[in-house]
Formats: sequence, C-alpha cells, structure tokens
Amino acid sequence: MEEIKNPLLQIDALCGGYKSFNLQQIGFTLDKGDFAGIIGPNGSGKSTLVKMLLGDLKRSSGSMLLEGKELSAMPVRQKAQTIAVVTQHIEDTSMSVLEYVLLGRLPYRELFQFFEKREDVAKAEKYMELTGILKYRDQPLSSLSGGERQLAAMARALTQEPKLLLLDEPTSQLDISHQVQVLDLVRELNCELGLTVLMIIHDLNLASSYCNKLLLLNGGKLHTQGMPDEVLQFSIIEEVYRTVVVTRPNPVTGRPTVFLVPRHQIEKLKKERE
Ligand SMILES: Nc1ncnc2c1ncn2[C@@H]1O[C@H](COP(=O)(O)OP(=O)(O)OP(=O)(O)O)[C@@H](O)[C@H]1O
Repeated sequence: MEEIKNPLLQIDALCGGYKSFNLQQIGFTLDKGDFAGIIGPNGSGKSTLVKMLLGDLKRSSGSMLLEGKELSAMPVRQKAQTIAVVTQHIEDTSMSVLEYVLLGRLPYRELFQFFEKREDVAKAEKYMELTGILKYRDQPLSSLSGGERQLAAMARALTQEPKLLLLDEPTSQLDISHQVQVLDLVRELNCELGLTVLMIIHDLNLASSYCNKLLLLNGGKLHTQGMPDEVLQFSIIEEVYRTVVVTRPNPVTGRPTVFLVPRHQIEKLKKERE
C-alpha cells in the first residue's frame, strides 16, 4: 500500500540570495512529521535557504507553500505560531532564563495582555525541564555557557509549540552527551507530537542517525535529496566535499556512517578500492 503523504512545506524553483551568491532552483517537500537535515559544505547556501524560509531574505523567484498557503502572504503572528527557529547566535541578555524562554509565547499574547498567563509559565517550565535547564530558571541568560544558552534557545523555540522547527546547527556548541540529549528530545517531539523538523547540521553522522530525509546543497544548488542511504554515498560525499571518505553502516542503527580518511592513509584505501 502506498504511504499517504501530508505535505507541510512545499518549496519549488526557489532562487535568490546575495550579489555574489544565489540559490538556484531549489525544490523539495517536507511532509508532516519529517525530520529533515540540510547538509553541505561551508558556503553552500544552507543558512541562505533558512533565511529565505523565515522571510529574512527576499527570494527572486519560486514559491514557498506552508500547508498550501504562500509563506510570504501569511500574517506575521500566524507565521510566528507556526514556525520556530533556533539559530547559532543567541542573545547575550541579562534577562532571566525563564523570561527568555517565555518569549516563545509572545505570538500567542492577546491584545492588551501585558503579563504571561500561568499556562504560559507552565509550558516554559515544561520545556526547560525537558532541555535540562530548569535549574537555571532565575539566572541571567548571560551567566550560562554557550552550550547551555543553546539549550535555552531550544526551550524557547519548543515553548512556541510550532508546527515547523527550523534549527541552524543546534548542536554546534554541545558536547557529545548534550548533542544526543538535544537530538533525542527533538526526535521524541517529532515522533510523539508530529513536529516537523528542518535542521542545518554539519555532522553527517548525526544527520544520518536522526534524519529521515537529507537535502545536500552544493554551490547554491540542491545536489541530491533523499533518505540518508541515498545521499550519504561515498562518491557523492567525495564529489561535493572534495575529500576522501569511506561509508559503512552503523552497526546499531544500520544507517550510513561516514569515516574521514587522512591523506597519509589514502594510498592504502586506493589499493582496497582497486
Ligand atoms: N549577508 C551576506 N551578504 C553577502 N553574501 C553573503 C551574506 N551571507 C552569506 N553570504 C554568502 O552566501 C554564500 C552562502 O552562505 P551561507 O551562509 O548560506 O552558507 P552555509 O552553507 O550556511 O555555510 P556554513 O556552513 O559556512 O555556515 C557564501 O558564499 C557567503 O559568503
């Protein structure tokens, strides 16, 4: 029986960017419940694509539909309730962690509502607990480490209870245990609540372990898209990243794992490939 698809985000022939760099004819669909990863070398256009989805950067052509409606025509408040984003650059503010996380509830405030409701605080505390930062509730955000701030930003985005969660390198400053903790949490929300996730991630092995769909960008173009084992093939990675790699299935998950090959070992690999 064919799987029933339920598209949340449909991107078609998307073009645009900066004077010296353009996204070219980007097209992909995210179905509800997808956990998709945007991968690609430095400067390939990953952040440019996310900025365009957020409306921070104008496209020159193409369409972006969210639940069938053009994103740019969506009222700001509705967009803010639907899409949440965690970027790498997190404010260095003296507001408390709770106050910061509560910003996620702003799109839900009613006119003339000056204070958050008790249910908003309960939601903020729930996601602070889940991200492991509830213990810093009343501390200034600026007193947290870079990784802890990243967790606070994640709690703020989840407090927004969006349909689409955009993550720009959510694990870049986290140690391996926090990387797994955060991605496990995102996966739980993805599986249990059907939250659709689109995440920029450099670590190909984390991308492989968590994502069901990968979008590989190269020079502003979508080079390959598909399931991890369709995208993370050594010939594709070598062409796009211009470095020698070996791929093997992860012994536990069966998903492809990418191993780097240092230059002094390349001769050995060449012989094996002969
Ligand atoms: N504000 C800007 N003005 C002009 N050019 C920019 C701007 N931001 C990015 N670019 C250029 O656009 C190209 C793509 O950048 P982008 O940040 O989208 O890449 P990326 O894939 O996210 O890279 P990285 O992995 O290094 O974060 C780069 O060549 C970059 O120099």
